Amino acid sequence: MDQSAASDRYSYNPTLHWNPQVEEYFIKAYGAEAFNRISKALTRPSCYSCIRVNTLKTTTEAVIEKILEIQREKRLKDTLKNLETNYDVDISESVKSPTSETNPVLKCQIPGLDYVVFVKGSGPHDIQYDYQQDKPPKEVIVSRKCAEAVLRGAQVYIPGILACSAHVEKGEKIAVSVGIEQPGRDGGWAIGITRGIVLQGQKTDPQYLERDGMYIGQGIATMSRAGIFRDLSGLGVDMTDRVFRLDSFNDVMKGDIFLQNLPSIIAAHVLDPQQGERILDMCAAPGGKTTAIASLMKDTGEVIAVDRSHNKVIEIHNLAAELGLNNIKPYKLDALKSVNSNIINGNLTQTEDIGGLTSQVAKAASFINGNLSSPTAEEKICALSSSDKVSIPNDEQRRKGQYTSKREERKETRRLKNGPGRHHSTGGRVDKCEGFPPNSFDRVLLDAPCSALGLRPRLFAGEETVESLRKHGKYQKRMLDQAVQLVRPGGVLVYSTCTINPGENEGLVRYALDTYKFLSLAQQHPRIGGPGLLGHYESSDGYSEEWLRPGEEDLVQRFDPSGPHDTIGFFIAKFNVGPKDA
Ligand SMILES: C[S@@+](CC[C@H](N)C(=O)[O-])C[C@H]1O[C@@H](n2cnc3c(N)ncnc32)[C@H](O)[C@@H]1O
Repeated sequence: MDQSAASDRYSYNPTLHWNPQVEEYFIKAYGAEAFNRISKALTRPSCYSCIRVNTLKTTTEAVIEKILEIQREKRLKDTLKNLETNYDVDISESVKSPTSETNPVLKCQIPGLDYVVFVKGSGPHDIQYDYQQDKPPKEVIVSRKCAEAVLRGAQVYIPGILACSAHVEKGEKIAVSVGIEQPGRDGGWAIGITRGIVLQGQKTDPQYLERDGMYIGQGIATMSRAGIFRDLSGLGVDMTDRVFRLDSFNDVMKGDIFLQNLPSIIAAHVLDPQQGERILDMCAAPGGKTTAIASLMKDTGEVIAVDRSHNKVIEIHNLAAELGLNNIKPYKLDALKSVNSNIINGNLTQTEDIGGLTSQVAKAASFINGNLSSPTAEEKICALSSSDKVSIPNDEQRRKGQYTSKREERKETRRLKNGPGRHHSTGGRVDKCEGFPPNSFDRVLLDAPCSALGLRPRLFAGEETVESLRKHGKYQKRMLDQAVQLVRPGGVLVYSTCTINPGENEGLVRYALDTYKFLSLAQQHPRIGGPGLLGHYESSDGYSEEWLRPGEEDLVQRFDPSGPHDTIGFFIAKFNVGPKDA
């Protein structure tokens, strides 16, 4: 291979694979040129990190100062690392505040969003992969999910490594490429790489040709090839050169910041929650938008955050605790069953039976432990896991307030051992609820589960078919039917998705406006997204979809991943809810 062929191969220039009918549908919606641009943009991460500052705990200025300090420390660390091999490095340079090599830190200029901070990244960078004539670099192939995380700034961990060159030793420089699903014989998609296979750097390697232009950087092997395939977890490659350089803020400034996509922050603003209101977030986990809404309300009122997944409800709980928000009430609930006309005042909640105890037993235990005075609406019934014994305090203990149950003791031991972090479960208690009365919320956010075809970076999109896209739309319509009933007349409903699929965006708006005459599209603030899609789509199988009508396009926000704001693909529609009997 000559040098120019080598630089084509050892580069990052991916093409996203789509299901052919899905591709045809999107080309009809966007035009071929725009769709190609979107498709290309999806393969890259947004070139900045977006940080929402928790102004209940700190200030934007303090966070910016902390980020600059972290960057200075990192530069010093990198310099010291370099010093081990090169004695000419000037350390004083590395401790100065921002230089051209430091990613710039900027306060968001959008009115009202001065608590959002951008840390710019850079890329795509060309990387020198140590290719010598007929001597390819040693390398690993990683899974697609691993590669997508690495492009966002993560390291290569062992479970993500699929294949590796022979004779790789700890400390060696190693190129990293990605293995993507390819068309299988059965008409589906398959990876076709057996874990642990030895790479030769030759055409006989798995996906050799398919991995042209699929190199995402290089790093230092943290263990030998044998170790990589023997161990089950841990760091595999410490990335030193990346195609995209983005600062990672994992596990720093916990509670003071939250990493969140800009359109998600905007969705919370568009809802325009007011202090003291009662808000429903219908598909809330892991709680990014819930906590953004709760913060905008200055921790007043009530944000009811529901999700159908038990574990994800725990995540909302933990995130709210981490950010110090007390106005969030997370519940486990299927949003498709969220309207309950039998409940008149509030909604009786139950805690999910985790360990096999019936809720009655748990309820009794709660009464005994003095947790529950009377079972009023929205009162939580504490469940106990099967390993918990119901210890009954004696009168003396209770009077002196000395009694601590075995369960509380264990919880305290766990807390001391693990710390209060978001991912440390608070004991697995999840409140279930039986739905809400119609018209019981001032505002509802329906951030619907969707095909997620706007998320970046994305290296494969072939799994979605036209049928699966249509199914998403149907599911979302059923959720919207519930949401519409729960907002009071005069209230607001915001619908959002993180997909570029018009059928889940403009198609849903059309459905909402045609089905519920009391809904009308409302102006959105702030507005940085582009207009929605007008018109309709008809496929050869007789399926048709209607999108927006003239005059409606500027009342929705469509975030184009190839647009100037370099965001994920996202969509927001805001509806005013008029008198329902009209
Ligand atoms: C797009 S994510 C929500 C992201 C969230 N709003 C945030 O900003 O952090 C969609 C969520 O919908 C939840 N979900 C899916 N079907 C549901 C249902 N029938 N009822 C309630 N939640 C559901 C999923 O568990 C998932 O957490």
